[in-house]
Amino acid sequence: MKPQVLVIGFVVLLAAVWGFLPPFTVTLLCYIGLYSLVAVGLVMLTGVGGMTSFGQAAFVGLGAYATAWICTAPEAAQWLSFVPKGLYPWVGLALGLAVTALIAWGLGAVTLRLSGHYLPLGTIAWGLSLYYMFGNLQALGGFTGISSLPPLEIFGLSLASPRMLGIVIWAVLLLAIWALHNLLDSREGRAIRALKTGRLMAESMGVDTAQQRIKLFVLAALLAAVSGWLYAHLQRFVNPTPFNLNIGIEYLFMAVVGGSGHLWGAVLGATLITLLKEQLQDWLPRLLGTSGNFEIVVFGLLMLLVLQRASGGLWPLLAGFAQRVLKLQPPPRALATAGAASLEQRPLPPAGEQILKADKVTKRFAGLVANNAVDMDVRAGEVHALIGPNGAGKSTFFNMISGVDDPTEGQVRLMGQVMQGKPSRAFAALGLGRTFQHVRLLGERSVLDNVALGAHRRGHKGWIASMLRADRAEEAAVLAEAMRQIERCGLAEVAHTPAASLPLGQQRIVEIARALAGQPALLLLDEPAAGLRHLEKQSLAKLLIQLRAEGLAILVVEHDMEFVMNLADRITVLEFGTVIAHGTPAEVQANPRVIAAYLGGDLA
Ligand SMILES: Nc1ncnc2c1ncn2[C@@H]1O[C@H](COP(=O)(O)OP(=O)(O)OP(=O)(O)O)[C@@H](O)[C@H]1O
Repeated sequence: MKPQVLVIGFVVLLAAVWGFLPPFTVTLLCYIGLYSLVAVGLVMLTGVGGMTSFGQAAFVGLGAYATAWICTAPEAAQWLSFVPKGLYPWVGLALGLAVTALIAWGLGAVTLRLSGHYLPLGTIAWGLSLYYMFGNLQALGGFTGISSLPPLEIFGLSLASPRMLGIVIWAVLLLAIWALHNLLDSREGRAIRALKTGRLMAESMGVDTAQQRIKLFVLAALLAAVSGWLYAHLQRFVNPTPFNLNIGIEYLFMAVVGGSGHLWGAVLGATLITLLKEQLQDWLPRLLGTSGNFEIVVFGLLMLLVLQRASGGLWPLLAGFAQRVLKLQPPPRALATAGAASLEQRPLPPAGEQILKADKVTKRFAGLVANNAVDMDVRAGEVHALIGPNGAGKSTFFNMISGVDDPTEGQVRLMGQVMQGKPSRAFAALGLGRTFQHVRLLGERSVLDNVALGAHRRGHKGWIASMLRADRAEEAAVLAEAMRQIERCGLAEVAHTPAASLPLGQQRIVEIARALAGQPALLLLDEPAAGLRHLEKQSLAKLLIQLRAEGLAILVVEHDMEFVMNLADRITVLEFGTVIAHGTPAEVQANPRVIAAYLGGDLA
C-alpha cells in the first residue's frame, strides 16, 4: 500500500463524518486546522530550513487584525465605498498578506543575518514588539480588541458556522500541505533542504542561500497570516492575547513535538497539543486546586521528553509503526528520465585556454600570511596539482579561488573575469565545480538528490512552478543529468541510498558527481583520494584522465603523492604560503627546495 492511500483515506473519512460531528468537535477541528497551518510553516522554516522562530503568533495577528480593521473601521469603509460589503474580508485577506509579506521581508532581512542563538532571540524580540503594537494601537481597539467581525462569504454563501468555515480551513490546510510537499520534491526543494546544514556547499552549487532563507521566512509568515485571517472570521472577534509570545512558543512545540522535518508532523503536533491543552486546562486546576496556565509547564516537560527520546518528533515514530503494521511502501522514486529533455549545455573552452588565473594572491589573517603572492593558472585539458605540507596554505588558496573568501591583495580571474568580491555562486555560474576537504553532503538524502543539487544552476523553475507541479519536465531533465553523472562515476548501484550510509571514499566520489552535474569547465578537487582504497583510487584516476581528455580543467589539492605524480600535468608546491616550485612532476620531484620541504615525507 502506498502512503498516499492513508492521506486520501483520512481526507475521505473527515469529509464523510464532517456533517455528523458534534459542534464542539467541529470547533476543535477548526482550531486544529488553523494551528496546523501555522505549524506547517514552522516545519518548513525550522525543521527543514533550520531557522528557529518563536514569533510566528505575531504574523497570525497581522492576518487577523488586517481583516478585522478592514471589516470594522469607518475609515476603511470610506475608502472601500465602491466595494460590496461581502467582499470586505477578501480585501482584508489581501491587505493581511501584503502587510505580512512586507513586514516579514523587512524583519527577515535583519533577523536572518543573525546566526546561532541570536536568530531565535531576534524572533522573540519582534514577536513581543508586534504583540505590544496590537495592544497599544487605539485604531486596533487596544488590549480590548475589535469585535463584530462579519462572517466570510463565498459566492454569497455565508460561512458563519464553524461547520461551514471548517471546510474552508481544512481545504486550505490540505492545499498548503500539497503545495509544500511539491515544493520540497523539486529543484528548489533541494536548495531549501541544504539551508540547514549546507549553506556554503549550496552556494557553490549556484544557490542564492540568503534569498532562499528570506523566501522561506516570508512563506511561513504568509501561512500564519492566512491562519490569522480564518481565525478572525471564525471567532468574529480579535484581541492581542492569542498572538503573544506564549502562543508563539506553543506553535513551535507543535512543530517540534509532531516532527519538525515532516509536513504531516505539523498536523500531528497541532492535534496533540490542542487536545492536551484542552484536557489539561480542565484537569490541572481541579487537581491543583488553583487556576493558572499550568499546561505550559506540562508542555515544557513534554518538549524535553520528546527532544530527549525522539529528537525528530513523533511523526517518524508513527510513520515507522504504520509502515510495519500496514506494510506501507514509500513510492519508488519515479525516474521518468527516459525521453527527458536535456538541460542547457555549454561548450567547453578549447584545450590549452586559460580558465583560472591567480595573480599575486595574498591572504593575511591578522599577522599571519597564509598565502603570499601566489601565482598560478589552470588551463583547459590539464590536471594541475597543488601540493604542500600541512598548514602550507592550500585550503586558504582554495577558498580564494572558489569565492568563499577574498584575497587581501592580488586578483583571481575566472574565464577572464575579475572575481573580487563575488560570491561562490558567481564562480559556479561561470563554470567552476568543486568538492570539499571535509565532505559536505546532505546525509539523509539519496545520492541522486545530492547529485541533482549540483545541477541546480542549470534549471530555472521557481517556487510557484514547483508548488504547482509545473516543473516536471525540467525536474526530469535534472534527474536524468544527475543519473548520467552518477553512472559515469560508477555509483549507479547506490543512487537511491542515503549519502551518509556510504563509506567516506564513495562520498567523495558523490561530491565529484555533484560537481560534474553543474557542467563545469574547471573542477576543483580538495583531497579527492583521501579515504579511498587502492582500487577506488585507480578508478578515480581513470575518471579524471577521461575528464581531462574531454577538455576539463582540473585543479587537485592532494596529499597522496603517488596519485598526484601519476596524474598531474603540472604541479605547484606551496610552503608557508609561498610558491616554492612549479613544473612537471619530474621537475618538481627533482627540486631541492621541495625535497627539503618534504624531508621525511613520501615525495617519490
Ligand atoms: N580563518 C583563519 N584565521 C586565522 N588563521 C587561519 C585561518 N585559516 C587558516 N589559517 C592559518 O593559515 C595557515 C594555512 O592554513 P591552510 O588551512 O590554508 O593550510 P593547508 O595547506 O590547507 O593545510 P592542511 O593540508 O593541513 O589542510 C595555517 O597556519 C592556518 O592556521
